[in-house]
Amino acid sequence: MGTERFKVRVTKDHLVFCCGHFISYEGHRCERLHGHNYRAAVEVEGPLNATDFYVFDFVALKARTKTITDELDHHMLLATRNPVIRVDEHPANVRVAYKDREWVFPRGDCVLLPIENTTAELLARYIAGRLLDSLRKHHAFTPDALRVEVEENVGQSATYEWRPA
Ligand SMILES: Nc1nc2c(c(=O)[nH]1)N=C([C@H](O)[C@H](O)COP(=O)(O)OP(=O)(O)OP(=O)(O)O)CN2
Repeated sequence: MGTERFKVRVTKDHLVFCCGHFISYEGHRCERLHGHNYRAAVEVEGPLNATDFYVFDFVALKARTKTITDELDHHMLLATRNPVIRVDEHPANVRVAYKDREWVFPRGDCVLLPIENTTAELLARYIAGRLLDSLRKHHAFTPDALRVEVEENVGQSATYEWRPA
């Protein structure tokens, strides 16, 4: 008798989030500001629920993920923990500086993320953390594994996987 494992995965057009960003790279360099139509894909693993015979309802998984990607959609994404790009939040705007380059964005156009860099990897981990909290809070559900893939564009993505300790 083998072991069984089930997983469900959602990735839909409404999980696309269109954002501005730039990252630091090679430790000390900084990209020019540009944007992506990011697409999130989410996968959860677990046993079948005894009453509904699914791991987790697709509909609820899409809705919980969309709440998070909608917060990011049409915003400038800024990493607040970057070692070389400085982000200063003010009531009306956010001032960003890298060496002699400076950007000023209206506060409402930005999402400040407690991460080191707005790479697809760290965006995937951020979304996964938010989603795990949401699944636990609203559905009392902790999956055996949670994977979030963030695609920057077709053929270019990063995936973060979480499993309970
Ligand atoms: N592992 C990662 N590598 C890179 C990331 C990342 O998030 N994870 N991000 C970038 C840049 O932010 C950039 O957006 C991607 O750069 P690039 O592939 O050069 O840009 P394009 O989307 O225009 O791709 P083309 O294939 O050149 O059309 C870099 N690396």
